[in-house]
Order: sequence, then structure tokens, then C-alpha cells
Amino acid sequence: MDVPPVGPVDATRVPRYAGPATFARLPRTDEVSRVDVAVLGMPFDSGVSYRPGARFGPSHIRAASKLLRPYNPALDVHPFGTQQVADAGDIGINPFDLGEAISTIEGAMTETRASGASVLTLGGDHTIALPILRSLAKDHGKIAVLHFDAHLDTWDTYFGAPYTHGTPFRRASEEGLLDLERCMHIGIRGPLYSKQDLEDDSRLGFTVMRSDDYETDGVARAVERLRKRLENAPVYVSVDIDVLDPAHAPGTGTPEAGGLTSRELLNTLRGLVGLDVVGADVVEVAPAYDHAEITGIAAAHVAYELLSVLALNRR
Ligand SMILES: N=C(N)NCCCC(=O)O
Ligand SMILES: [Zn+2]
Ligand SMILES: [Zn+2]
Repeated sequence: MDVPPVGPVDATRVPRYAGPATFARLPRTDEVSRVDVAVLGMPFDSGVSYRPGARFGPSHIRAASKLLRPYNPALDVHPFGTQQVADAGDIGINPFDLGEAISTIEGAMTETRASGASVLTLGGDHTIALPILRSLAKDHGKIAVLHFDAHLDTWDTYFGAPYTHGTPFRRASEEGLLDLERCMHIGIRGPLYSKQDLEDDSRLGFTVMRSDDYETDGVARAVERLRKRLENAPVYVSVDIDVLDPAHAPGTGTPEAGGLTSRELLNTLRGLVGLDVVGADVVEVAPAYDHAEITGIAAAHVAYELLSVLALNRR
């Protein structure tokens, strides 16, 4: 790297509560000559089945990211120091036309990646994972999805509608975008529509590490299982913030009791170092139901750990 990357604004010189409004106070993509990782906001929630509001997720996560510091001791890495991370802003997505929204998202994803940048997406509801996977599969072939969520999101339709936040991974599987031997959910819990949901899910390519499995097996076993499942494949990491217990993430649209702690989630993400992570998202942050930025802070830290993994993988 000839020119050193531009890092965050120095908090010892410009107070954190002063601008800029970018993720972690990083530069915008148009302020730097090279971008290794773009943080891209997708304010969109027309796919939700219950509480709306994830369209305000990107700005909430950015606001909650102001306190992040440059060095991550847990992974011994400077996530903004060894790669150029920059904020690509939000894309304008049609809230009234789902078909157009999905094609806008795929187009923006492909365009942002065109110069070789990896993309970390701030959602938005979980519908956005489908067009993101369509874009990634064009370059990487079949993708291994590591999906952190209380929900399977492999359901078929709601009100007959095929594109919703509860159905992206079923569509992705049907479209041949997924490596059916290498996808995994982490954090699944709560009531389903029927037992058949789990049978369909397995046929669509997923194995399940349940939220309850953390009680008996813990983080180390989770990391062992996911590494075995996802090695030697292009990995997409999708983090629905409702994978966390509502105590750790109240600000979300379809909360389920009995979830992961933020410590369990962050530690599990640290176990991804060395896997071929080709993209990631943090979705379903709905600030209207948040308190004291609890959910925003959790999401910002999830993004920070993902950026740390990308930084280490680049070495
Ligand atoms: N992807 C999220 N967060 N939720 C899906 C819930 C679908 C349902 O209402 O059953
Ligand atoms: Zn969910
Ligand atoms: Zn989800």
C-alpha cells in the first residue's frame, strides 16, 4: 500500500458528537482515491411482515458508531488502518415498488463492487439479502451463507407474495445462488408455522445452530461448527440483529425471546477470520423501538467485528 489509508476523524481533536455522519466517522467514498471496503446503506423496509421502521436503520447504526475506536484488541487489528474503509452513503430505493427496489439494490451492489471493493451493507429489512446474493453469485458462483437470525427466512410466501423479509434465502436457494452443502443459520429459536418449515429449510441447503445450543455448547463449539461447514467456499455473512435477545436488541421488527447475548455474537464473528468472506450485512435495525441506542450500538459493533475480519483476511 503506497499511500496510507485515511482513517476516522481523530476524536481527541474533533469531538465525537460533531460530524461527520459517516459510519465510524470514516471518509466518504468520494473523498478517497481507493476503497477496499465500502459501507453501503440500504434504507428499505417494504418487505416487513410486522413492525415497520428498518428503513431508518442505516442512519441509526451510523449515529451509534461514533464511539468506535481504531484498534480492536480482541483480534489485534486496526480495521481502518490496514485497508481503506469508506462510507458509500445510502442508495435511493423505491418504497412502493418491490420489484424495482430489488433490481435497484442488485445494481447498486454490482456498481459498488465494480472497482474491487468489498461491501458491508447496513439495512434495511432482510429482503435486501436476495438482490445482494444475486450480485455476488454472478462473480463468485454458488455462495455459502452464514445467517445469524432468530428466523429461518426460508419461508415461501406471505399473502402470496414471494419477496419479503421472511423469504430471501428460499428464493436464493431456488435460484441456484447458494452452495447447498455449505449454508448455516445461527441463533434460530421461537415458534414456527409448522414442523415442515425445518424440513424445507434443510432441503434448501441450511444446517442449524440454535440459540439454545449456545447454552450447552458455547461460542467455541459454534465457531468450530461454522468453520467446518463454510471452509473452502465464498462466504456471505448476513446478520439479522434479532439474532440477539430483545434485551440486547429491542429495536427490531420481529423480536423473539431467548436469543444470543451481544458478547456471544461478537465472539462468534471473531471466529470467521480466515474464511473467504465476500460480503456481509447487518439488517433489521428499527430505531423507533430502540432505547438508549442499545440496538444501534450492538449493530455498530457487529459491523466493526466484520470489518476487523476483512482487515485480517487481507493480510
Ligand atoms: N427476517 C425477519 N427479521 N423476520 C422474518 C419474520 C417473518 C414472519 O413474520 O414470520
Ligand atoms: Zn429475524
Ligand atoms: Zn431475518
